[in-house]
Amino acid sequence: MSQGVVTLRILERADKEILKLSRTEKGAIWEFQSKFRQNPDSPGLRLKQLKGDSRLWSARVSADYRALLLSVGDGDYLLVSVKHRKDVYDNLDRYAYQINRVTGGIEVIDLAAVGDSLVGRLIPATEPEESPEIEARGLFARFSDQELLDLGVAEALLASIARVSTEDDLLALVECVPQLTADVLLALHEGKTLEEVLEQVTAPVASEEPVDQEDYAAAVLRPATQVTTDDAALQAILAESFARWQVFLHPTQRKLVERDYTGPARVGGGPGTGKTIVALHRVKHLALELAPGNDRPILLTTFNRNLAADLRERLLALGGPELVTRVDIVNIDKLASRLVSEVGAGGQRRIIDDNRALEEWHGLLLELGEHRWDAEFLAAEWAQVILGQVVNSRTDYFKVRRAGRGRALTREERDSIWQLTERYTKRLEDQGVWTWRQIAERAARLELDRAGRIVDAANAEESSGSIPRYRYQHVVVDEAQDLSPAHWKMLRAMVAPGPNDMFLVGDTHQRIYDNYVTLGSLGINIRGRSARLTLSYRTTRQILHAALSLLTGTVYDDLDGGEEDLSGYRSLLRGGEPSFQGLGTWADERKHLVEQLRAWGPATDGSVAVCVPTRELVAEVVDLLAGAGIPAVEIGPDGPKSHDGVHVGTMHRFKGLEYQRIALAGISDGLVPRRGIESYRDSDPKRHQRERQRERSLLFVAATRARDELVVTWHGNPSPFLVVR
Ligand SMILES: Nc1ncnc2c1ncn2[C@@H]1O[C@H](COP(=O)(O)OP(=O)(O)OP(=O)(O)O)[C@@H](O)[C@H]1O
Repeated sequence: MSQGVVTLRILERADKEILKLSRTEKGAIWEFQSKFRQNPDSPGLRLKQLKGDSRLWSARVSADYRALLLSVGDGDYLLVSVKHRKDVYDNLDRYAYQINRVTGGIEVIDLAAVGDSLVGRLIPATEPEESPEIEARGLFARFSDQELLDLGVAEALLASIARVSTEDDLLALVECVPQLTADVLLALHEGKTLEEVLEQVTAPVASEEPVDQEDYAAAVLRPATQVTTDDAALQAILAESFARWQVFLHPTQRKLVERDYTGPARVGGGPGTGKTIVALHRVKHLALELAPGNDRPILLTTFNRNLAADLRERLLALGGPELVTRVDIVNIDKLASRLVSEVGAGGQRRIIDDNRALEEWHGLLLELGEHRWDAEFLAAEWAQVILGQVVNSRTDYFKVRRAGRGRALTREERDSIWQLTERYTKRLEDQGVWTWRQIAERAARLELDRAGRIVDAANAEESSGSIPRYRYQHVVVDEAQDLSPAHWKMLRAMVAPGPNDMFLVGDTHQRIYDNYVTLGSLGINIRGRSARLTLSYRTTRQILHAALSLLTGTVYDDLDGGEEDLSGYRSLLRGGEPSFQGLGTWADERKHLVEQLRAWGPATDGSVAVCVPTRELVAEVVDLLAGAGIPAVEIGPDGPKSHDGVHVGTMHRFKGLEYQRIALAGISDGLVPRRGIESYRDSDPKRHQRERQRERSLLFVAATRARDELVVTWHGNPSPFLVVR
């Protein structure tokens, strides 16, 4: 074999084994792989084909360890396992490898591990069949082999699956089988029908082209074969400096990342399904196609400031400084304010937050003795309709669609609101202040003007040198559900419509800023380019089910005038049931909280958080914990002020974060949803419903931040969103 042309990739299952080895052993694997790439035939490596098998080879890693390799082509190997030498040779039949006929991905199964996992209850396929009686009692007896195979179950496991008779058997089995087999079996066990499993679990990972089960060279390149792709990834694995998401994408994730889209594309999906991960990989994928340069032709944006900082860190981890230098990473409001200051608009105006803006509305109405409208209504109307949709004139305001805004307004009412907003903006101007919404609106207008100039110039056939370019070649948006129409107008005008122009990820079930949009009407046509992720990588099945029950009976949109649900949303992780407990008073609940945190042990690594509904409660909990000797850190607009200690914040602050353990406290009637919204029940039922939905989404976001443990408490009556258990 010629030197230097050998490829060695690591199959995801081997990586899991390698992670468990000691540092010395990992070091030995590092040495091994670099020698192997140089010359696999070097005598020290003792590369040999395993007896009776054409594709499996073994090679020496160290005195005690052997690598098990699958040859997928000339000079192309997959590392499928690293084993103690005695385990490699004692029973060659223990390894079954195959190209999955549905996904076209390579699967390697250690049948002995499958047997061991069930403490002798399961036996490898090679051993004699047990009596048909036992089989008939199996959890999956009602499905034929063919049905299971059509769902993508690995053929080598059929005999073992037939013997699974209890849930414990199943849970042990799924630990050591290929991911798709685990996913299918768990879904069937949960009671999904064959059709549902086919649609929700199998179809998204099925190969788009016919699968040749003998063609390993083609199989290794399919998304369903989860492997490291390059040396850097391999090196990172061995140095333990990587996170799994950087290397192994789920086949559905990878398809979405690498697809060529003819226009804007959107990826939805429940919490923790890897939407952010997909957005990051998409940025990397797009960057690889860029012509060399020092500019930043890709925009990566999101709603919150702290999440933009987080995206930067993760993109750095994924692609290093070379990647980050080609990408403009900025939260949407900052981006807008940058455009506005570029042209000196706004002068020295200070930015005020929504609370202060509301106070100003109260002040204005008081001064004018105006009672027809309440301040909250006007604040929202101005922010969402007038600024949100970039309404420039009274005439336009008469015409504008007020989608999702509650009761209809007459022409006369609109006239009066328009006049009030004019006075209001004057009031802010006199004080030298403005809001983020105003900045977004101004930025959208500036950017639309600029895009208009490009079109005009092109029509006049001016030389390309004088035509201002679009700012970006690609725009990637995370947390898309929270952007306002003005934001979308700005973004649309920043990138030329065309292939791969915009890639949006978000989940409308997590919308917490009351911005409703129909992307199609904003020039962002995602029809036919919308997909959904459904497998959660974050939460356990138990937490996921509890969180889903919070959404019972509600309907959500798909950002484009249609509806979206979370069907098929699931997890392969398992843990304890979340706990729900009502206490008599807030004092009792506080005591309970301290006890719970003590029981969880010292949280010096920022893995524990407390989430409460109001800012006042945040301050109280921080004091409470300090008094109890538990270090506590508040989560501010830029994220937790320090890493150590228990993080404490309102539900809004938890967007995009995740913790190992979370206590949701104060989830009482009157607090979640806030009592204040009750006044709209009769006066403006649509508004009431929208506010309720937003509060429900907040609770949903908070509950889905927990990876392993979730504790929910309240005092008095529980929140009506908590289905009584
Ligand atoms: N392919 C993967 N391999 C390993 N871990 C993954 C993978 N994809 C996602 N994860 C992990 O799952 C968790 C959730 O991912 P991510 O934050 O991208 O989800 P999300 O859909 O954006 O969630 P949310 O909507 O709740 O913000 C993260 O810890 C991430 O590292």
